[in-house]
Amino acid sequence: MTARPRRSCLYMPGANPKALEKAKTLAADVLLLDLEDSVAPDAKESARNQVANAVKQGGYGKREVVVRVNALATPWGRADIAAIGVTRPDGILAPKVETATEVDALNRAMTDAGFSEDASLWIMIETPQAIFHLPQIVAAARSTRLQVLVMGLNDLAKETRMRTGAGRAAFQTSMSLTVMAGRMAGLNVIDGVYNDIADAVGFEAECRQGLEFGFDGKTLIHPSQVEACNAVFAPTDEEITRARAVIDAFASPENAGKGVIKVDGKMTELLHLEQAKQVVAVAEAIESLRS
Ligand SMILES: CC(C)(COP(=O)(O)OP(=O)(O)OC[C@H]1O[C@@H](n2cnc3c(N)ncnc32)[C@H](O)[C@@H]1OP(=O)(O)O)[C@@H](O)C(=O)NCCC(=O)NCCSC(=O)C[C@H](O)C(=O)O
Ligand SMILES: [Mg+2]
Repeated sequence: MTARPRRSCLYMPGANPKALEKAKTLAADVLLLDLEDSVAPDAKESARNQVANAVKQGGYGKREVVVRVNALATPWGRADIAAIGVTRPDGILAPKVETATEVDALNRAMTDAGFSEDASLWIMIETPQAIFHLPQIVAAARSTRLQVLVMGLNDLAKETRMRTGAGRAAFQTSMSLTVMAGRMAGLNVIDGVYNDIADAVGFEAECRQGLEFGFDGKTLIHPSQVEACNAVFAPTDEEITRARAVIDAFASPENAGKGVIKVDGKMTELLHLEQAKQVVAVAEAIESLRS
């Protein structure tokens, strides 16, 4: 798994110049410039031009800039990818991907459009078909730029008629399967959005639930959600201190060659060492975003 922080991934409508400008001042790790569901059909072409200009102009600092294009099956998808490629964003996010064949097609379209070698492909998991095809979809990561899975729970609710009740009970199977599939292929996995902007308490609880499920971060819809999300998905000071203690303990000469030791009274194995290294890598990557 990459240590690039992807805690807070803020969507903004590509047709909203104020939001595209405001994003330059926000502490989101990732900006998702949207050409899909937040843009009305009549505004698709002007939003595409606006987003292409914004990406070309830059000014987003160390934030990762990812453009959510329309699906390839729509009248706009291919033209979106073609227009965005030359502006060199960090990646694209493709909605409603359901098969490994679509991942291959998106990858080819990115190459044809002149995306840089290291530009990443993010895809949305938001239909029942996608959930049942997860193993094949993530296997496509071996031969493509696929790096990130993003949950789309509004669409999944629409497709399945599941209801967003307390604790997201109906969605938990899909959330878990998506995290597990992502981990199988070494991908980042990002949780869905919380629609009730005014409910800060419910939002933070949902961030914590996402963290417990194993997500690397959460997709957001409003600037007011960024700070709490960053805090929840960052390792705590206690976790960083513990991780450093584990790394130091395994590095000390008296523990050379050992597979299991005691650190602060707790059984600690090499698997904990790997986790500790990941915690420190993420903490350092977050720190480097600040400098
Ligand atoms: C929901 C909103 C339309 C509300 O906008 P607004 O009424 O303008 O909010 P505020 O007045 O509170 O805004 C305060 C300032 O912040 C800026 N702003 C607001 N939202 C954003 C944003 N997302 N990014 C950047 N900046 C933002 C406003 O311009 C104000 O600026 P200023 O006046 O200079 O202080 C709006 O929040 C919004 O459009 N949100 C994003 C909607 C979106 O992108 N939806 C699509 C993605 S979600 C999705 O599709 C889920 C998935 O696919 C699934 O299936 O689940
Ligand atoms: Mg959606």
